[in-house]
Amino acid sequence: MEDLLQMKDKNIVVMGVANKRSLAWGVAQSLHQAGANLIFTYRKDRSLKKLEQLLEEFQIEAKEVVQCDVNEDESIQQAFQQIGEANPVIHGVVHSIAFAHAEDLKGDFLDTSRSGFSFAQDTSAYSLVAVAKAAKPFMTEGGSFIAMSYLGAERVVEGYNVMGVAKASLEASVRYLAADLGKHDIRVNAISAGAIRTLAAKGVPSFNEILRKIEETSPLRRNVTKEEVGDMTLAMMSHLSRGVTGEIVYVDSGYNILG
Ligand SMILES: NC(=O)c1ccc[n+]([C@@H]2O[C@H](COP(=O)([O-])OP(=O)(O)OC[C@H]3O[C@@H](n4cnc5c(N)ncnc54)[C@H](O)[C@@H]3O)[C@@H](O)[C@H]2O)c1
Repeated sequence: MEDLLQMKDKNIVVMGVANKRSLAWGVAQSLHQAGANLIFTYRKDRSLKKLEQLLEEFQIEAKEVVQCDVNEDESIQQAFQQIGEANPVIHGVVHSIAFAHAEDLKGDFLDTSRSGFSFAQDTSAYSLVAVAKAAKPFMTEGGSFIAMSYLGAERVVEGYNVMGVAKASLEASVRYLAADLGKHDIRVNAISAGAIRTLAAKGVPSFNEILRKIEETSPLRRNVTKEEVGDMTLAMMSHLSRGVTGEIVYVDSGYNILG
């Protein structure tokens, strides 16, 4: 059969696997099935241990595993320098990273602190810009960036607060980066994923209520899985989506279309 995806032996950097529930792990599995070479970045040693266990359990060989803390420019620089030296061409980067302080997700958005606001922006939105800048020199054959967003970017979702504003900023950054990088044949898109129980989701106080509402009211009447997010990320990374950039693609059982 003709290779529609054209992902075989492409070097893809996957950022944000913390454990087997991580959306980034769903993405890694889809990319692996399509024959891509996987390069992982992790933040903490705890994540590295989990990642190594997962790679062994699923019999996936990583091409590279590199530490990267997106709050530090130096760490991002070092990580991509190391990745680029070992792999002269990077074809894609999956940014599956977000963080806000728990106290900024409780109570009213009105009470968000200046430091909490900027920390959420820095970690969850600016990091995409910094990563794109660091990866670009190695994306000499064109490529694709995918970030992970959520409906709270455009609607008020209870308990999402400061993270909703960071996701709005992330989605706008996707568009501005797409405009800058298109001339280098580099595409930038985001997946707006439905609610999925992960470590990061634990910080959202109303998460169970959100899951229940999607199951009851979304067009597909169910929640989505990390595998579904992984498969759409693969599609958006692949040759199939070569004409698409600056887009936010919903993988949410259609929940976003409801009035
Ligand atoms: N789970 C959901 O319901 C859902 C829905 C829509 C979008 N998302 C988004 O998906 C992405 C992945 O989250 P997840 O739900 O898989 O949770 P997760 O906790 O498994 O992943 C979050 C990752 O961010 C990483 N991270 C945080 N701060 C970092 C830093 N300073 N440097 C490097 N890495 C850092 C963590 O190490 C972790 O690997 C996030 O952008 C999240 O907002 C999640």
